[in-house]
Amino acid sequence: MAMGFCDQIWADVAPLRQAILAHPFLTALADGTLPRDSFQHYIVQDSLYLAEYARTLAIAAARAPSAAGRLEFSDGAKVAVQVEEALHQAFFAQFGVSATTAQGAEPTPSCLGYTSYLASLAATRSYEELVAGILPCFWVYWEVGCAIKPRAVSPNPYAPWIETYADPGFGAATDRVRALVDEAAAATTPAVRDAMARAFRNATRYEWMFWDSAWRLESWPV
Ligand SMILES: Cc1ncc(C[n+]2csc(CCO)c2C)c(N)n1
Repeated sequence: MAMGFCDQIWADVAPLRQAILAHPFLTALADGTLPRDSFQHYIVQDSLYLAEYARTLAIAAARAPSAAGRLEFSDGAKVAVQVEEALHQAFFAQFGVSATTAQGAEPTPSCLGYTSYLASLAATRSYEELVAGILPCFWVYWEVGCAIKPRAVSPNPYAPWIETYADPGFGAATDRVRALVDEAAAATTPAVRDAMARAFRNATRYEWMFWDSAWRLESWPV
């Protein structure tokens, strides 16, 4: 049988996935040597990311043609807010991020680029492109969680993060979103499928940039 659409776009971004798995932010996170300031930068930015990502998921839920899609994306929006509330609040306490720092933080160029890109798909592109842009957030984190877990030192200060994304329940959610993207691809034209592949690739690039920006402690140049 021919390769499914998601298998194809996943294979197309293999070099980006290799770059992600080899990124020093993630190798250091696994061996427990990630500098504290890089992780603080990451969790503060990720809180900002999650809030915007949840909004994008809610738009996908509103636009989904099937009940399965509406349920999956509205549930995803809820989980994104809950992850933000729970995992991040716990990390803020553990890593000494004050409420004032978290509340006053502004998104970096990479964070704002990623969330604005997803919002642009939601506002001006097809449902098909939107869900293709949403998928790397799930799938890349699932791959990273599974790859890091067996390599992680124990004890590791970042263990709850690794456990969250290597959790089989999270793998099952990734499978369901992937099935929705395959369904959308099967029902559309080759031109829209090309646009979906581009949205998927761009979002995967932003996933790499997000970790790289935390590693470099990115800020606005002016
Ligand atoms: C930059 C960035 N990309 C992906 C995730 C992972 N993630 C965030 S929300 C969500 C779906 C609903 O829980 C998933 C898988 C993250 N935390 N930060």
